[in-house]
Amino acid sequence: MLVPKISPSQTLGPALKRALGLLPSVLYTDASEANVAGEPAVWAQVSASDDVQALLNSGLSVAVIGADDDDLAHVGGFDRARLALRYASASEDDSDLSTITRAATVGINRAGAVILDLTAQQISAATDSVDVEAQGPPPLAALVRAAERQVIGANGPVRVLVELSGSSEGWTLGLLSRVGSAGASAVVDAGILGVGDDCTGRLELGAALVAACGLSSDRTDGLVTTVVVDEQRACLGVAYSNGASLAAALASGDGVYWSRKRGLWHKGLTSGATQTLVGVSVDCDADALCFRVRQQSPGFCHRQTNSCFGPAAGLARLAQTVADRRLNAPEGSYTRRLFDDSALLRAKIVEEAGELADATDPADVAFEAADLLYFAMVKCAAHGVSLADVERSLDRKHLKVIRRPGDAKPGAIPAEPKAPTPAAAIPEVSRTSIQNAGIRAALPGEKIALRVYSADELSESERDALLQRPLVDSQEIMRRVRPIVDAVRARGDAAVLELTAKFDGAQMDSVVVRAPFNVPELPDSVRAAIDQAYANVRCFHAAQLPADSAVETMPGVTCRRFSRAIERVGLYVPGGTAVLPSSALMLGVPAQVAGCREIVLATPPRPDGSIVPEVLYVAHKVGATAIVKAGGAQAIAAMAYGTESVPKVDKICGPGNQYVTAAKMLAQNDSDAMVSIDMPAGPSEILVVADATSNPAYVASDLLSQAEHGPDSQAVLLAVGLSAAQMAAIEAEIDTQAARLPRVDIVRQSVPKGFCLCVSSMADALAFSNAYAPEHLILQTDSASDYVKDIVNAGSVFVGHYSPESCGDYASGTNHTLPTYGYSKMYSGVNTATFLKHITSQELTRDGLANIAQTVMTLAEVEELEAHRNAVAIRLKDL
Ligand SMILES: NC(=O)c1ccc[n+]([C@@H]2O[C@H](COP(=O)([O-])OP(=O)(O)OC[C@H]3O[C@@H](n4cnc5c(N)ncnc54)[C@H](O)[C@@H]3O)[C@@H](O)[C@H]2O)c1
Ligand SMILES: N[C@H](CO)Cc1c[nH]c[nH+]1
Repeated sequence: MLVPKISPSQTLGPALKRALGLLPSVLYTDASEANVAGEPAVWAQVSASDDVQALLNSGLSVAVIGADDDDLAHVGGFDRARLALRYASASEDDSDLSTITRAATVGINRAGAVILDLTAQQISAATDSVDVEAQGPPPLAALVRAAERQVIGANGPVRVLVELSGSSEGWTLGLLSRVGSAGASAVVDAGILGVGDDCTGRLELGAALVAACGLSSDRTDGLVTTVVVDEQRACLGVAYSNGASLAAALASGDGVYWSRKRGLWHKGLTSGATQTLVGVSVDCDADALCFRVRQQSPGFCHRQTNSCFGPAAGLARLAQTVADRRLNAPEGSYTRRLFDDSALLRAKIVEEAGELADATDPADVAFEAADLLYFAMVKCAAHGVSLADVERSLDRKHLKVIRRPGDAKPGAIPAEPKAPTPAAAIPEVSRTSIQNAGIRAALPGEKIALRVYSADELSESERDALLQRPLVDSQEIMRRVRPIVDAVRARGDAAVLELTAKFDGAQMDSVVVRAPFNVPELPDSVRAAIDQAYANVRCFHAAQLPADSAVETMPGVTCRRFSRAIERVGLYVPGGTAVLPSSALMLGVPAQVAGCREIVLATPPRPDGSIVPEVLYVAHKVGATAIVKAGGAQAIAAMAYGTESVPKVDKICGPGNQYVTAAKMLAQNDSDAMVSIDMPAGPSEILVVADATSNPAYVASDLLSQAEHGPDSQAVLLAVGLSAAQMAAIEAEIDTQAARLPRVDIVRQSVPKGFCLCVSSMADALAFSNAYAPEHLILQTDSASDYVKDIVNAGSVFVGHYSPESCGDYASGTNHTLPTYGYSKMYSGVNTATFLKHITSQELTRDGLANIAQTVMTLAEVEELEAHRNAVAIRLKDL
């Protein structure tokens, strides 16, 4: 295929612009200049300062990045099929693409396409040197195959494009056809292309397209079969093209073909059934064209019908009929009534949507959906919106990478949970063996389900496998984090500013904001909710302040223990995928209650360099002294070592992603940093114990509340003696509730990684839970409180049907920063003591020293530590 390249400095004539818009894709050299408003698919070169995710979200189809551009190589948050890796000018002798091989080894090799920058000499030499006797593809094709192999296709085969190094002025039809026959596409500067009579000194677009696609015909007259389709891609008929007719079609923007009888055939010029060309493409083996057209009536077929293949069907027919009724419906017809009475149309849309929402039987769902589509199409036609307009909108939504929350309006979701599906309709519960379990994300439309195992059927090693959390490639993470930490240590604020620009897209002049903070207005409801949560969390954490203790261990020997706040603490408040003011509260309140003198809060800034207002408000309430506007490893390093503006702290607390956790571990192990950390707190986890008394909807809701945190969240269900019907009711609730979540894409990934283990008794459930040591343990059973005494390992426990996990996340009073990964076996969650250290003291009277002297001196002799013994003996003489 031919991909025209458009740069900002270029002025293209209107005819050429329109013709280029008919090709499947165009490439802009500057993303900010790219016109992503409609078709064709737009590719654009992006730079490190571009927000790739935002560009893709706004309609860019593919972002082109330098393959060795480390700044962009790890960008994420979207399907990597939307990236094209550009390999800068391969050297003359780089025929094995060692540039690509090298890049592939550093792990940036997932993409949808690669662009190879080759010289004209490389292209012609490669193909000219074909040895006709030799086996295998010619060298250029081999180069293309090598590129395909080295880059792992994200969601399908890798597309290879070839661009001419330096200037594309050197493109000739010969070079284009060499690239085309090697199976690659050619990127050609739009400035060297032309259409119609205006082609002097340029490559005529039709001829360039034929060459670049290697378009050929197996017919003796050399004509190329041309499939003609409408905007919905329904086939209207077949015609033929050659170079001349293709050039005329591209120049005029109309359906122009080559008639075997009449020669150049401008469709509809005599009948009025003209066609506006909306797209031109070439089939997979380059022997047919497809013209997508907007067809004027009476249609394409010589029998005065729209299509040579009979009438349209389904949605296309409905759209045609409704559009026709808009013009011709007789007075008194129902569709006419709907056009004339917008209140009636509105009522019918709402009514049909309700009926569709309530339908459960597949036939009823299809029936109700069809009704709703009819009224929706009437609404569209009434506002001059065509089916093609709706489809364009769908296609644009398909390009979105940032999903809208999609919450229903208040009242739209019934308050009461739905009754479980009747037992009769419930399928048998599947019991997959662990060895056969292929864990993958649920695809859209697929059921979102936990894997289900029966404890009776598991061997000991299979049960142990279920206790393991997913593997993290910690070496790879450390490899990325170490240079970040080193940069901050070496270059302080300057490095933090650079890294913040790189990872959080915020260009700032300073890193730190000091108290008092300028807290913006918050909605009353938000302020009140934060105030209430603060009060509860504070109340619970204040109650944890330890009392000092004093014990006289023997007469005259008094030992004391008292606590002191850690003076300078750093609190990491995550902010990558979600804004977490609740984490600011959970870290800030205990630090405040403990009495820490300096509370430094670090959180990633927003792209404009500001801090989320809710986090600012919490920082103000907990008495934070400074806010570090940075996230990730750079924020941790800044607090661990200090910079020109970031105060060095003594302890760093708070959850975060793998980079944050790795940086905390590095800092803790470096004696230069002299800093401690709270615990390793990774991806969120939940383990729900449910029995026959549990409400399936509640069980599902708790599981999903943690599954929505991230793709690696762990949701585990222990089903105690549940029947197949009860299990299926929970499974149905998980699926339906998940489908309604704005973060359904995350849940599709995390839920299948979780599992349900069917056990026969509560004792078995608790034994498994203690071995698993979950972050959150939820006991959803009538007698939940009876079992609390049996819990040995868990971060936080939620007791009974009315204790949802999210209350602990936000407001009940307990802390939500908890150990994950099984670390609840040996770590506590964050609490007031996290911010305290305990100091002991002793005071001996003369009698006390006399009483203990012999014991101490004997033990010192045993250890042969004479100075120890002497420190007592020297005093004993004076008593
Ligand atoms: N266990 C708990 O108590 C608890 C509580 C709340 C949140 N969490 C977890 O915390 C995590 C928060 O993670 P998050 O990503 O949303 O926010 P985050 O603030 O932890 O991480 C964002 C930062 O990561 C850095 N980063 C991103 N990509 C990088 C790359 N390629 N190389 C180096 N650094 C990079 C950036 O500096 C960015 O500022 C989630 O997993 C959530 O489940 C756990
Ligand atoms: N559940 C998380 C702890 O694993 C904390 C959190 C923050 N916001 C919502 N939840």
